[in-house]
Amino acid sequence: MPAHKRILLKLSGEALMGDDAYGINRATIVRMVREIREVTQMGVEVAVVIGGGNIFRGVAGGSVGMDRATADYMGMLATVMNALALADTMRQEGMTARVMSAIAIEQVVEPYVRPKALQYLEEGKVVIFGAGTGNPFFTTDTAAALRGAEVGAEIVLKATKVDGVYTADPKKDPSATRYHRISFDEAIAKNLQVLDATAFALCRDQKLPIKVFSIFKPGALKRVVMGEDEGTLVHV
Ligand SMILES: Nc1ncnc2c1ncn2[C@@H]1O[C@H](COP(=O)(O)OP(=O)(O)O)[C@@H](O)[C@H]1O
Ligand SMILES: O=c1ccn([C@@H]2O[C@H](COP(=O)(O)OP(=O)(O)O)[C@@H](O)[C@H]2O)c(=O)[nH]1
Repeated sequence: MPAHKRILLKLSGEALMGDDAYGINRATIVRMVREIREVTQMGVEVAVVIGGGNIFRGVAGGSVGMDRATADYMGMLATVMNALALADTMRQEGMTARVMSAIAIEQVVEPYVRPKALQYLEEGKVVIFGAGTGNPFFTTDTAAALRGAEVGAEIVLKATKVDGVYTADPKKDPSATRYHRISFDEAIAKNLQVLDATAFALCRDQKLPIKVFSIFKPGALKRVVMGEDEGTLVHV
């Protein structure tokens, strides 16, 4: 039996690159979609927020000196591209997905309308939220916390490049060790950087737990959904 009925899955945009320098790596996206399909087949309702770092960092050179808000809108559009790619890969893998955008681009994707999103989830469709929160100066982690709270997800699953929350950034400090679980207050007090502070605060206020795990580890998503020991749980 899955441990959760409805989840909000945050997928790192950057992880979609696989070993490429930027963009979407075909094999990587297919593998991720198959892992998501496995949990939907267990009856879990899945909402997804996807990042944009794989596309936007690829063109970020051109954004140097740009107005921050404008650059952020470019980042949000990048997440919409990833959302479309993800939904289409899901279609090819026999799933039904709907993309909803936080900024109006009606000819391309439908706008985010909360009751509609809830309806899709109840119907067993995967809902992919594009364009983050729709606001500059935010991140897709914050969008994951926000949409997770809005759709009543039981947990936010952050699938990222590291396999959990460490005592320090493991990329910089090889002696860092991984937490099994850590409270919001402790993670904020220790200024651990796996999730941004706004997302952390929102989840803490809404008592929405977060699980951080590796997007690269085969079967990790399923183990997380089954409530098995995987990654780090950030709890109230
Ligand atoms: N205490 C920590 N524990 C784990 N990872 C950390 C920590 N501090 C910083 N990081 C870094 O955070 C990164 C993951 O967060 P982020 O850049 O937001 O990824 P995403 O692309 O999934 O949004 C990791 O690559 C890791 O190097
Ligand atoms: O609510 C949001 C979400 C995203 N972004 C922009 O979109 C980019 C891509 O998102 P993010 O960096 O969170 O993606 P990831 O790190 O997961 O690839 C960010 O850098 C921001 O510029 C934004 O302005 N508001």
